[in-house]
Amino acid sequence: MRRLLKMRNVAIKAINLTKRFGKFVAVDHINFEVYEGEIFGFLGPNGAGKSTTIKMLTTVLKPSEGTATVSGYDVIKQPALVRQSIGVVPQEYTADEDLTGWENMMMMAGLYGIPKRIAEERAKELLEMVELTYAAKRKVETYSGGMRRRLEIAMSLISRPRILFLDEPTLGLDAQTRAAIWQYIMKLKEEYKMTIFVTTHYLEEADMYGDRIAIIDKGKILAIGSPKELKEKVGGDVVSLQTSNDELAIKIISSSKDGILDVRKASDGIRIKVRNGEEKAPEILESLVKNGIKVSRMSITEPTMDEVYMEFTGKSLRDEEASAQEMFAFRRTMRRART
Ligand SMILES: Nc1ncnc2c1ncn2[C@@H]1O[C@H](COP(=O)(O)OP(=O)(O)OP(=O)(O)O)[C@@H](O)[C@H]1O
Repeated sequence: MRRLLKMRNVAIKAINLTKRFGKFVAVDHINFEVYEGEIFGFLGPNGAGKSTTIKMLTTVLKPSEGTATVSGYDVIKQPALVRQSIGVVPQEYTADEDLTGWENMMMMAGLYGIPKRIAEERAKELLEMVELTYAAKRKVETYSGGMRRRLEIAMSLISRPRILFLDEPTLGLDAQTRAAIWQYIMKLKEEYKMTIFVTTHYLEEADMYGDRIAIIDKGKILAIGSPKELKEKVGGDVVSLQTSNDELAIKIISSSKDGILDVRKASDGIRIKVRNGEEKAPEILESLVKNGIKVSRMSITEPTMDEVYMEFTGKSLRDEEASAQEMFAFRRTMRRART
């Protein structure tokens, strides 16, 4: 019997998609496909080119080179058709603060020319979905950051799009609200079979919720795959050490090639990739102690998303770093919202 190969329909396809601002290349000839019904996570630090990519895919910015198709429509040649088939939640707040949640929903429906009766039905259902029915009659200026995001997700769905773009939907929100936002996103995928393109710089969010992830840095895609595939590519365990003399320790460890895949100086010590951590760690410790080096901390970990990120970008997207950037981006978002 012939086995049927499950063909996956492509919802978004980027073909050498490029954006230059003057001489600066913000997005550099990227290629990828997003399949129908999946959550595709676009993971990278601030300034990597994530927003610029979303803006090109949603026809806000025109590519300098290359193109993309969304729902089968070309973003350059058929921008109106692209716009009709998508919902967008940009990084900047879009809801009108002086209007109530309900009025914002109606305003959005008006932009799409949706008849009043249908708009009201949908608005009611969507506000219920994001658990904002109780606040529908309140002005948005009284909403918390999480409530605003939920409202904007509901607003982006009023036209019943098949594809939803979310640019850092959890930026600046506390952990609990971030988890709640992801529950809605998962619901859209599971109950409405929507395709979701979402950018984030939170490794753990990409890991937990992304069906597939693209790692982007300095405008280039460095890796694409499911979190599991990316972790398998990295392979091996990681032994992390803090010692009294990192430079000498690196020399000693590097000279013993057996079972050691890589040795690097990390921001907080030494990072050694080995085939089998539990076997190799005691040997490493012994060779260092023999050479008079004190080891103050040692840990063995299986590859995490952070390791994956480190492997492909050569640097760590650490929490402190991310939160400093996040505050910066959040303040910028607030500033944009006020203007
Ligand atoms: N209109 C513009 N003019 C000039 N440079 C720009 C413009 N928009 C973005 N850039 C630059 O392009 C690069 C990518 O920016 P982009 O906003 O796409 O990054 P990002 O990954 O989305 O990060 P963030 O989350 O901070 O927005 C940055 O270096 C940014 O300064």
